[in-house]
Amino acid sequence: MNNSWGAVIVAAGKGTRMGYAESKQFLLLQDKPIFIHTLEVFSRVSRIKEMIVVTGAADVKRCEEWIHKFGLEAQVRVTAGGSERQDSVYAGLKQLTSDYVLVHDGVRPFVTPELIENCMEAAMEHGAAVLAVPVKDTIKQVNEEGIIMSTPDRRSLWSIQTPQAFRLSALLEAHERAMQEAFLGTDDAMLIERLGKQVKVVEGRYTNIKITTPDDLDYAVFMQKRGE
Ligand SMILES: Nc1ccn([C@@H]2O[C@H](COP(=O)(O)OP(=O)(O)OP(=O)(O)O)[C@@H](O)[C@H]2O)c(=O)n1
Ligand SMILES: C[C@](O)(CO)[C@H](O)COP(=O)(O)O
Repeated sequence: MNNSWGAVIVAAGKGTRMGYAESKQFLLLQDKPIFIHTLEVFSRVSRIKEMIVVTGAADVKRCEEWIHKFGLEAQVRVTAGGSERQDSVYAGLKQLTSDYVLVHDGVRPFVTPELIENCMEAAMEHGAAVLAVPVKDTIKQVNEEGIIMSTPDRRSLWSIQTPQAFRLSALLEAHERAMQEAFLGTDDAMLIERLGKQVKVVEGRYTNIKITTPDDLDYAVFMQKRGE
């Protein structure tokens, strides 16, 4: 069995929760758009041979220009995504020829080569793997009236991050099944789980945040200054 690796970096979201006119993946952290910081981390993992950035159809050209400006054009191709994250991931998967794939949010720039490698190793051992961190808060299930229904045991709760790593053929099949059955997941592992397959959890870092709201951006600026 061959072990070649590709990566899909999704960056086609609208950033509604950020509330800016500009999509958050294009916001500058120091001198670079957030998605370029992310690509630079992935470009340091030598086993990844092909990378696809998925962006909005109207943003393909400027995305390519940024990639060129930062000298990543030999490693990275750009394609257009869809209206849901899942559609964007699928659009990226179809461009790959590798045996394995890492799927990562373009707006998680504080991932590290070491975390990516850990996820890759676990996927090669278990078939599928995701980065995650144990939840720090007590989590409650709350009904529509705002009343607590239950308190799950925190020891079994993990906050799931990206990258998420899979055999490319398995993830393509899972996406196609989800599409046929009109199932929309919030991550890729869900699509594999619903086919009864196992996904290994690999401990990530709390700093591997997804930049989602303006306070995340403040934290990102702080982390950049700290040299993360
Ligand atoms: N149709 C979509 C939606 C999301 N994403 C990407 O998926 C990642 C995680 O999504 P999220 O943080 O939800 O991004 P947005 O969809 O941009 O944010 P929001 O939900 O606030 O609009 C981001 O890198 C985003 O660009 C994507 O490629 N295609
Ligand atoms: C894939 C993900 O980043 C894992 O935490 C997350 O599920 C994406 O969700 P969102 O609704 O696109 O923020």
